[in-house]
Amino acid sequence: MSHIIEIKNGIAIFTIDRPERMNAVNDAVMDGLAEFLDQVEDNLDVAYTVITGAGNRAFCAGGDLSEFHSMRTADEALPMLSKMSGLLYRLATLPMPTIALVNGIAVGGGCEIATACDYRVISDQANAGFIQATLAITTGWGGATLLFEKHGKHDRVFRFLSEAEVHTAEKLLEVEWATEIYDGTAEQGLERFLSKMSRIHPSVHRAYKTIAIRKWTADFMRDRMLEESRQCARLWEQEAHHEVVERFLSKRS
Ligand SMILES: CC[C@@H](C(=O)O)C(=O)SCCNC(=O)CCNC(=O)[C@H](O)C(C)(C)COP(=O)(O)OP(=O)(O)OC[C@H]1O[C@@H](n2cnc3c(N)ncnc32)[C@H](O)[C@@H]1OP(=O)(O)O
Repeated sequence: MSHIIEIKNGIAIFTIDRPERMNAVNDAVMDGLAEFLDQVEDNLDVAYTVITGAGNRAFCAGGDLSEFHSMRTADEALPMLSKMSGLLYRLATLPMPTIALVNGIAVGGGCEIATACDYRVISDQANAGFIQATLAITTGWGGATLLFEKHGKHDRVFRFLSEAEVHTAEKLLEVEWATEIYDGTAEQGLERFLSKMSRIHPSVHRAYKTIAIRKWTADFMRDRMLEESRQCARLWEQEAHHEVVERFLSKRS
């Protein structure tokens, strides 16, 4: 199984369930996310949406390099990249608050998924980084657009993307990418976070979310995310990218 969907007590949870692959996203996970979004988008009983990863090692290690490496050209990579950026736009613009419960390492596209959410509640053991540049590509799922849109300070966002480092939870809080750090289990972290949010009626959260979405619509965020996918696709077909991925895959057990 690639994912788990659970909708209970007003909380909809999508869990990427590939712990043996550090919860890397493959086509089945994307289809699962589409199914999840279909279920929650118009569901007025859902007060909060949560995205997380199975196990305690990884939130998500980005795209599944072994599955996606067969895509050699820009034309081959673009459908996958634009499919996921479309899904992340839908995730970002869900009408209720969305929470990335970052239970372990998040790299590459894993950070893009987390950035698409309104909040990032992260384990004190987690690390995260936009490492795409080390693979000689840029973010392909719209994550840079989301970062520039949500995380203001221009030079800080640039460094985050261009230096492509993996940061500790403390550092992620300091640069204001993480909303809150938890210790203990992910369930405890989520419960603590939601206990504050749930003092407010869900309709108020939805109303504030509408204001954010209105801005993103006016700013053509969907189009900019798609353009980001196209830009990544152009880099994808270069030999520099294929060489790094081949090096990673040749190390596998
Ligand atoms: C493609 C979309 C693009 C975007 O648009 O953003 C991206 O997402 S680019 C980024 C792609 N992701 C990566 O480059 C990360 C690759 N993974 C790692 O660097 C490391 O696995 C880790 C995340 C730092 C964790 O390291 P470690 O704790 O040492 O675990 P292992 O490396 O041993 O991983 C266990 C197991 O999982 C496999 N794995 C991990 N990540 C991926 C992945 N992204 N795709 C496919 N498989 C992955 C890894 O190969 C190991 O497998 P086995 O050796 O068979 O056990």
